[in-house]
Order: sequence, then C-alpha cells, then structure tokens
Amino acid sequence: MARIFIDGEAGTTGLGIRQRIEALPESYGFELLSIDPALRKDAEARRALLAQADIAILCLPDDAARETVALAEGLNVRILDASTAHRIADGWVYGLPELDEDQGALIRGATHVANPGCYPTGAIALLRPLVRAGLVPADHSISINAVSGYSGAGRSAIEAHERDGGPAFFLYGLTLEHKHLPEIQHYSGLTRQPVFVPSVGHFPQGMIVSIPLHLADLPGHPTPRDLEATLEKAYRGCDHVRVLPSEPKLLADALANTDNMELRVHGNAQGEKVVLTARLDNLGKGASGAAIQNLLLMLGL
Ligand SMILES: NC(=O)C1=CN([C@@H]2O[C@H](COP(=O)(O)OP(=O)(O)OC[C@H]3O[C@@H](n4cnc5c(N)ncnc54)[C@H](OP(=O)(O)O)[C@@H]3O)[C@@H](O)[C@H]2O)C=CC1
Ligand SMILES: CC(=O)N[C@@H](CCC(=O)OP(=O)(O)O)C(=O)O
Repeated sequence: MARIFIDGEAGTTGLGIRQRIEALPESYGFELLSIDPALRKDAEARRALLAQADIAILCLPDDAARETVALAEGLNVRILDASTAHRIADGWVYGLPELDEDQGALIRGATHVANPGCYPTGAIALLRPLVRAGLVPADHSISINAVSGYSGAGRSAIEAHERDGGPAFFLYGLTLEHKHLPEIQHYSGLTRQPVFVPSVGHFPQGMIVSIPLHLADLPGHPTPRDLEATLEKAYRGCDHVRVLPSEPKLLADALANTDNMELRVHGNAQGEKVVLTARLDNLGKGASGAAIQNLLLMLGL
C-alpha cells in the first residue's frame, strides 16, 4: 500500500493527478491522504500529512513547493514536484523518463523528482536527440514557438476564460525570459539560450511546440529524413512518445485528455528547411499524465 499526499490537490494539476490515481486498478494499492481544505495552506497540517505519506506530489506555485520541501526535511517521504522550483536543482532527478535510456532507473531510485514543464517536455524531446547526434550544434541559434490551451495558466485563468470567453489568442513571455528557458536549455544540451515565444489560444487543453530550422545551416546539411530517423531511434519502444509522419496542418487540441506526445519533422519539397513539432496535452504529458508516469516508476510499478 503506497500512501500518496497531493499538496495542492484542488488545483488544476492536482485534480488531474487525483483523477488518474483513482482510475488506476485497485491492485496498485494506492491510498490517497487528503488535507482538510480549510487547512490546505497550514504548515503544521501539511507536515502532519507529509509524515504519513510515502510520496508527496506537489501541485503548488513555486514558493509554496519550496516551502513544502522544507517542511518535509527529516521525514521519510519522497517528493514529486510538479512546479518549476526544482527542475535543474542539485539532488533532483528530472522526471522525463524518455530523456535517456537510464532515466527511468534514475527516477525509480530517486527521493526527489521534478516533473518537467509542459513546453520543455516538447522542446527537449525534439532538440536533445538532435543535439546529441551532432545534427544540431550545441551553440546553434534556436527559436521555439509554442501555443498552449488556457488551462496551462492554472485555475484562475481557466475561470477567467470560461467566464469572459476570451481572449482569442495572445503571445506572452515577450521579455524573452520565460521561466522554462533554463530547463529547456539545460536538458536540450544547448550552450546558447533559445528565443522562446509562447502563446495561449482560447481552447482549454492542448499544446504545440514548434522549432524551425534551415538545414543548410546545420553541419553536413542533413535531410528532413535524417532528423526524423534520429528522433525515431531515440523514442523507439516509448509508450507515451511517438514519431509520426509530417502533416500539412496540425490541430493544437487533438491530444487533449491523453497522456501522449507526438513528434514530427515537416520539411519542404526541396529539403531545405524543416519545422519540428511536438504536440501534447499541457495537462496530460505536460503535467498530470507525466506525474503518473513518474509516480508509477518511483514505486516500481
Ligand atoms: N496547468 C498546467 O498546464 C501546468 C502546471 N504546472 C505546475 O503545477 C503547479 C500547480 O499549477 P496549477 O495546478 O496549474 O495551478 P492552480 O492555480 O490550478 O492550483 C494551485 C493549487 O495550489 C494551491 N495553493 C496555492 N498556494 C498554496 C500554499 N501556500 N499552500 C498550499 N496550497 C496552495 C491553490 O489553492 P488556492 O487556489 O486556494 O490558492 C490551488 O489549489 C504550478 O507550479 C504549475 O506551474 C506544471 C505543468 C503544467
Ligand atoms: C499558458 C501558461 O501560462 N502556461 C504556463 C506554463 C505552465 C506551467 O505552469 O508550467 P510549469 O510546468 O513550469 O509549472 C506559463 O507559461 O507560465
């Protein structure tokens, strides 16, 4: 029997995790420990639940996640943090099992796992294998564009979109210092920070991360197929990541309510340029679905 405490269980990510745990077969033997909603921000009440839990999943703003980690000090509880607070921190294992062949084993043995960000999940999945294969130089200038469903901004944004019916679409992060950049750069293996332009559309869930490349700028002038074959090799056998043929049009919300991600290399007929795309549900493989993958790994299930 594994006792799980979801700190922030009433929020968007917390609720998604709770629903996924409740849908698992009983034989997995999970017991959910819930806090009295009136005490959800009370340090003593949270520490008491942390003391009873085998794994605590943090679905909190960054500062609150740091506070819970401090509260858990000295207790025998493993932590899976969905916030941005610990993604490149020492002593934490990055919870993207598809990152490397041994990443699943690292997650299995870890006491502290950082669940990846939604945009980084797509960007890193596209870039890391290409950088490692030498097809994209580590110091290449990379631009990343992305669109997310409005649920990516949490409960208050969801309420605002559903109450006011908009806005239809907007770019943000235009100071070019989005909180996901350190994580994207670090795990993609890039020495130069990319330009990252996220956006939000008026749809609840879904995401496309896209990265344009001029192939003549890359060493050895690879073909679109070279890039695609490298991605295929990297994700062969992965349950949640698929490399699929290019399509002339991609809908951002086609994977809503799934925990999978699709990667594609779209090239022009002359083979001069490509756009790499990753499509996922920001709340699925981008958050709660990834957390369940990590939880099951941490418990050896
Ligand atoms: N939504 C997404 O697509 C993704 C979100 N994440 C990350 O997951 C985390 C949670 O985000 P999300 O679920 O979207 O946010 P929400 O705003 O939907 O939920 C956050 C929850 O945390 C609670 N909370 C806030 N402060 C505290 C505190 N000090 N102590 C205890 N509980 C607190 C909130 O309660 P109350 O509302 O009462 O304040 C709320 O229930 C964030 O770090 C976010 O960046 C990660 C990947 C994707
Ligand atoms: C649409 C939107 O606002 N998205 C959020 C990212 C989602 C999220 O909260 O990401 P973390 O995984 O890093 O916590 C943002 O850009 O800040």
